[in-house]
Amino acid sequence: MALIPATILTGFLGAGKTTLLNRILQQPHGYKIAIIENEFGAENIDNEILVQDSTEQIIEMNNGCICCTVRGDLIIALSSLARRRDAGELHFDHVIIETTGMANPGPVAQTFFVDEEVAMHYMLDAIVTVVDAKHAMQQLDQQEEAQRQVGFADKLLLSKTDLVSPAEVALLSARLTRINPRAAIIPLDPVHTPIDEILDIKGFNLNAKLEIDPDFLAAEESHAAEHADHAHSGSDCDHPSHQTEHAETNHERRVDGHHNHHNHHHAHHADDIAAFVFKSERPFEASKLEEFLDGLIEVYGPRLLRYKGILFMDGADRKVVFQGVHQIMGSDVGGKWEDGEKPASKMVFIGKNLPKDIFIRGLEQCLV
Ligand SMILES: Nc1nc2c(ncn2[C@@H]2O[C@H](COP(=O)(O)OP(=O)(O)OP(=O)(O)O)[C@@H](O)[C@H]2O)c(=O)[nH]1
Repeated sequence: MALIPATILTGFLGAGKTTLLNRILQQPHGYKIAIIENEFGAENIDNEILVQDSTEQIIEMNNGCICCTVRGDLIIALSSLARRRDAGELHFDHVIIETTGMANPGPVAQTFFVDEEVAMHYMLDAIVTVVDAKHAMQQLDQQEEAQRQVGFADKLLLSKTDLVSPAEVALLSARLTRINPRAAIIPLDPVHTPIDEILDIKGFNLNAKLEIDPDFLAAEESHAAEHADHAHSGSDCDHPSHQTEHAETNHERRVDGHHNHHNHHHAHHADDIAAFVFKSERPFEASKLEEFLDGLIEVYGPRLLRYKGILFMDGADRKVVFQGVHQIMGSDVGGKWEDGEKPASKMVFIGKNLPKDIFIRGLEQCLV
């Protein structure tokens, strides 16, 4: 039987998740959606709002936050929904899990890959994050969870744009893109919510699609050019497990000291969670790359939120696609390089305080 697509809907406290779900439930979009709510407190107002449409099924989880204490409950909720669907008691073709405002989406996402019964019935479609255009700047400054929710996202939906100026939206969007250049940013229309922006995004598919914000790419490239003259050799060994946190911090500091990065970052809000891209037109040597990536994920997995790459491998006429969440990585052989398409690798890494130089130098050493 086909796997049921599941969407994780996240967003900081008060971002507008319930408002959005409520609108989705009232729209005649033809999807039958089961909603899993994760709210604190016995009195659940959200639930009362949501039970307006009898075609949707709602399961509520009251025993705390999904991210740390009740992943087990999420497994139970998902498994029970699937069993009741198989038995013909429930009819739905999509699940949306609304997390609490403080939830870390990572463990929620990992549930779909780690738990066998969940993986047998569901495929994680995407993580969609609602961002409050009025309050996000402050939340991102003060709360790592807010940054994390942005970093994990496949799509960012801006709420409350009616309360701010276009210039504020532009400033926020630029910051969101620096944290996560993979996720498209869509302002929410207060009346009509395009369901296609939320369901069937295929964010976790091993497909040969890796869209990265063009402004982000341009900024990365000019940055790289700016510093090309100042390149210096690193340690002899670039295997990540041979690098220490200490060495890495010193290295970053050295770069900052030389080029006055520090001020540059501050002008931009120095978010701990950020992204970078690796690109090359030279092919990778498979065994070297595999060993390096395994090492990277072993060492930096806990700090890596999302990563994805489309790879040009030496001697292969097909693309290799990989993607992952924390330590869980999947890869597959994709389609052939199209006629007229120049084979090239492109990867994006989103994580917390990642040592970009170690990643880039290490990847460069895996090239043929
Ligand atoms: N002006 C404006 N207000 C909004 C918009 N979206 C949501 N709100 C308001 O923001 C408040 C919080 O919205 P909710 O939908 O409850 O937010 P939530 O993310 O579910 O909140 P928690 O579950 O507490 O994390 C409510 O008063 C909404 O009416 C919007 O686009 N514009």
